[in-house]
Amino acid sequence: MYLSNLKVESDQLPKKAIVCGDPDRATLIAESLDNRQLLAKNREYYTYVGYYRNEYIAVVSHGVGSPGAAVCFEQLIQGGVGELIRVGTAGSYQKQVEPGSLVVSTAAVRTDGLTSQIVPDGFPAVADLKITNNLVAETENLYFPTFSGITLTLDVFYQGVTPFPHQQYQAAGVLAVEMEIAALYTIASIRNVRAGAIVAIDGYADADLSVDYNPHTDQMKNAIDQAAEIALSALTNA
Ligand SMILES: O=P(O)(O)O[C@H]1O[C@H](CO)[C@@H](O)[C@H]1O
Ligand SMILES: O=c1cc[nH]c(=O)[nH]1
Repeated sequence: MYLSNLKVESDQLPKKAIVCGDPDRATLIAESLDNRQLLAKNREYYTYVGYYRNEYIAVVSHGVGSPGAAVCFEQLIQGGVGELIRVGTAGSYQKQVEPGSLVVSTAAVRTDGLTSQIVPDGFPAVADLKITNNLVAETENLYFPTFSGITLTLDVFYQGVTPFPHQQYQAAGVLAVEMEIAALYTIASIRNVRAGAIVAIDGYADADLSVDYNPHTDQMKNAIDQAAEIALSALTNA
């Protein structure tokens, strides 16, 4: 089957994939693969395959935002991928979840637009238990600040004139905010595949991001490298 959004033939795809927003991050993560091959580049979707600890896996970028990412997730699943882990970046909602730390997302608040058009209100966006347990187990072997809990998926990066109720979600204990996990978890649930996510914290989500957002620091590079290693191990230790 030809996957026209990815420009990849399904029989080239493995059963497991790391997904991430940034195509350059996909290229960097793919450097950990043996016999790596770039299958295709189309739009924001870069698809690499190769071997990690002798297991054939893919590393694929999905771009920014749920609608575009959903196209990528659906195509990977149509191509036979049954386990996906997102390695992303996110803004923190909690003081103790400091920039440079990692968050394993156990579930995502669906404050995006995409999922409300594919499932009814109230349908939960939850991570797969096995993948999440693997991710958490990998973080326990490290001396690295790591948290696990609920994240929130939003379509808005730069705030408009309508205020978003950040304080309510902070008070409810949500740990971090990003833009694709709810879509990943919802699609994985309705397509009966497994998904999990780990994100590196690049700042505080309720800050003025037009002033405070900079994910291109050494601290972030270190956190993303660590998240990628954790995700690769969790995906292939299953
Ligand atoms: O770093 P990635 O994986 O792209 O994730 C986060 O960064 C992007 C915003 O800059 C959004 O895609 C958000 O979810
Ligand atoms: O969506 C995102 C991603 C990184 N940092 C944020 O504050 N928000």
